[in-house]
Amino acid sequence: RRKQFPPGPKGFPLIGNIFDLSLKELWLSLARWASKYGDIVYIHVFGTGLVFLNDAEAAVDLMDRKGSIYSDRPHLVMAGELCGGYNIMSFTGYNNQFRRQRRLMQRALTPLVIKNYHPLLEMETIPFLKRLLSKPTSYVDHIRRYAGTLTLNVIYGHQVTSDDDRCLKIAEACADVLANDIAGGGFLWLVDVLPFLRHLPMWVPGSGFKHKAIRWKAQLTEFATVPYEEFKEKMENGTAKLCYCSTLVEAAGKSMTEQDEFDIKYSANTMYSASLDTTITIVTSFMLCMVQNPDVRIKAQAEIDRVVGKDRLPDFNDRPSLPYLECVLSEVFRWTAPVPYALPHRLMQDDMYRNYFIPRGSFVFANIWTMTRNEEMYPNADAFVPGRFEADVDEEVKKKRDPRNFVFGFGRRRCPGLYLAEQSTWLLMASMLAALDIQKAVDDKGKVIDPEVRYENSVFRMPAQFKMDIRPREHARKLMNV
Ligand code: HEM
Repeated sequence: RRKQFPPGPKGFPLIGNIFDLSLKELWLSLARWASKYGDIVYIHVFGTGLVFLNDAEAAVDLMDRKGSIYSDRPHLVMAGELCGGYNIMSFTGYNNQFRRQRRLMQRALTPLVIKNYHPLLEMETIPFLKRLLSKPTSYVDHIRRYAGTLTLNVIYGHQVTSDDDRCLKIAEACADVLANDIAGGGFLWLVDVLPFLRHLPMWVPGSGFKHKAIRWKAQLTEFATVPYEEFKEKMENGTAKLCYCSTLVEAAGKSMTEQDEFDIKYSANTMYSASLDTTITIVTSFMLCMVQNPDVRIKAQAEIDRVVGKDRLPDFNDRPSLPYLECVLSEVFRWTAPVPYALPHRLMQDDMYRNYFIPRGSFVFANIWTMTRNEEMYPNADAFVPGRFEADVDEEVKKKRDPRNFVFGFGRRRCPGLYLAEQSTWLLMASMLAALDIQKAVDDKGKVIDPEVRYENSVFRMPAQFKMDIRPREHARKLMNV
């Protein structure tokens, strides 16, 4: 009996659907395929299957319930093997190293442990707001700096005090290499398609990628080593602060092995790389939503002013008393869908699902974009409407439509940073609303400028630089000392 693949657009012989895969806003093509072919779509590129799971039920059935065979990552020769990316957990296959590091992260990033980091999160807020006001057009740089300083603090207990901070400079340079050089073309290099090229001698024309890989690998190693060594020194002389690394080193105690140390060092390093672009994406999207929906901003500000007052910025104790802000946060996660088709999971053995055959080695994607645009669950899904989460619905519906179920991925590869991301996003949103008016810019002639919305990144749904007006709210000037 012929095995039947899930439906999908027809490709060319041998090369398959390579021309159907644009690097720009691929999620829009995926949504069209979902409405034409249904919940599971299959295409192939050079014989490797790409499977898109368009509804949450299919994603849970496969990635969660059959997690033992759906949790590998694609083998990336350039990014993983040659550049040393395999030490970064997001690239690691489903092996013992992955399982060990994942356990560490889960232990140190529970909601309870993250409570300990609240003072660190709160400490970074005012400096961020001040930087934003000092040069609003560089808002992406300020968010990157905020995410970088926060992460160095939470992970290594490293406090950034100047723009010339060595750890920050190394980390920023490395994050740039990862995002723009190594992953610039969607992670795929010629050597990934023709793996024998990895054996090309260094002197042969065309081996330029190997020279680059050596350089980038050295940079990635420095990035993992410098902040960790600094942390260790502080640990030895008793000046280390409470942070991710200190929590784990103390838990390991005197019996810490070389392997334990390797795992702590590289899981810490992974967190830095994983948090940067996601934070930039969610915060810039929030700003865009505020510019485009002033009624939402005004309503959220009124709630904050009523509950928190005007003499201080909100803190985590205020969270239960700010229900509308909670709806805004949920809607920002849903509307943004920061990583619209998550990261690929590699299927480790042939599988059958809903009578379809899914071959071993396929790259399986949770199509988060279509899940967040499900019209039954979210009527008028393209619109930004926090009020949709205010409606009184029973607990089961409430749980089912919580976008946190989708936007952090599925199964054993689900984002381990979700509680940290969720809480730091809440705090930043609350503080920005309390202290700033973010609205449409006005040109020299007094004409209101509608922001031009473009998406250029292939992995993150990150709005490209757009125009807006950011200014302090009058009462917040003295809180920020501006
Ligand atoms: C708005 C913020 C964030 C969003 C939307 C987000 C979303 C995601 C998604 C969709 C994945 C892929 C899951 C999958 O393969 O099924 C992922 C992976 C990951 N995320 Fe996040 N993330 C965010 C912030 C963070 C932060 C702050 C950290 C670190 C502290 C983090 C650490 C990671 C790691 C380490 C992985 C790889 C997990 C693995 O391969 O097993 N993320 N994230």
